[in-house]
Amino acid sequence: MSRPPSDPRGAHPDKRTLRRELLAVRRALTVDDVRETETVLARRALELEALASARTVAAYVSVGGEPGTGTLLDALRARGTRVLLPVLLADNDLDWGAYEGPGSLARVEHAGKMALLEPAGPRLGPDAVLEADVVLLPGLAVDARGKRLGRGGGSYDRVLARLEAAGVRPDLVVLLYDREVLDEVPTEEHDKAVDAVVTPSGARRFT
Ligand SMILES: Nc1nc2c(c(=O)[nH]1)N(C=O)[C@@H](CNc1ccc(C(=O)N[C@@H](CCC(=O)O)C(=O)O)cc1)CN2
Ligand SMILES: Nc1ncnc2c1ncn2[C@@H]1O[C@H](COP(=O)(O)OP(=O)(O)OP(=O)(O)O)[C@@H](O)[C@H]1O
Repeated sequence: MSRPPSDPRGAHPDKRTLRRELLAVRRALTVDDVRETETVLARRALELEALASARTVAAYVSVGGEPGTGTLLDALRARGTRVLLPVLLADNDLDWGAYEGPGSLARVEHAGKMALLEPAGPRLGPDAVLEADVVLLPGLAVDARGKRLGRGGGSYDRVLARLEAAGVRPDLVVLLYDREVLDEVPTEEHDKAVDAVVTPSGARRFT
């Protein structure tokens, strides 16, 4: 399958349609829905063996209708796990900073995107993610093969390519709502599979 070289980010037509539908459902969630999910999701994620033994976890701070990650971030930090958080760069690549508690986050507006909460401390560089034993990824859906649909920035595609190029294999875990685990999502050649999904009903590994 060919694709014009000028294909703008996230422009794959099937992906765009599905993203729009999934985002509309998330937008209809209330603050209480999100908060409720946050508690259950943390408990489910902490049941993962890979998270229990991880020294460093690359995560992200959920915003808006994303399944809440705040409780999980604080639980990991409380048990002494080093937590890295992404800083979005101008070219959509990700830099990283350490999570030092809720007070260490800054609200950052990136043009055309939802406001994000990013670590305000020192930047560790895009390669810092290579130190992670587990990477928790945001997404909009995952399918039975573990193929993930993201927001279309390609940031995590780049992270996964960087991990592969360096020959490191952290456990890749996407955090979603139950209804976002689908039979099949549209994919392109660069899309790589994740190892597991955690939803409020539990964790599931892909083979
Ligand atoms: N909480 C969180 N942090 C994250 C991500 C994420 O998905 N969630 N990212 C994941 O890569 C990176 C930031 N990338 C982002 C990419 C797009 C949008 C965004 O707001 N997209 C709009 C659509 C914009 C458009 O269509 O042009 C949207 O989703 O409504 C936000 C962040 C790193 N940090
Ligand atoms: N390794 C890479 N380096 C640079 N750009 C890439 C890489 N992989 C994918 N891209 C580009 O990123 C854009 C978005 O890709 P895609 O639609 O798969 O994003 P996504 O996986 O949904 O989003 P995200 O990774 O941010 O969660 C595409 O234009 C794609 O060509």
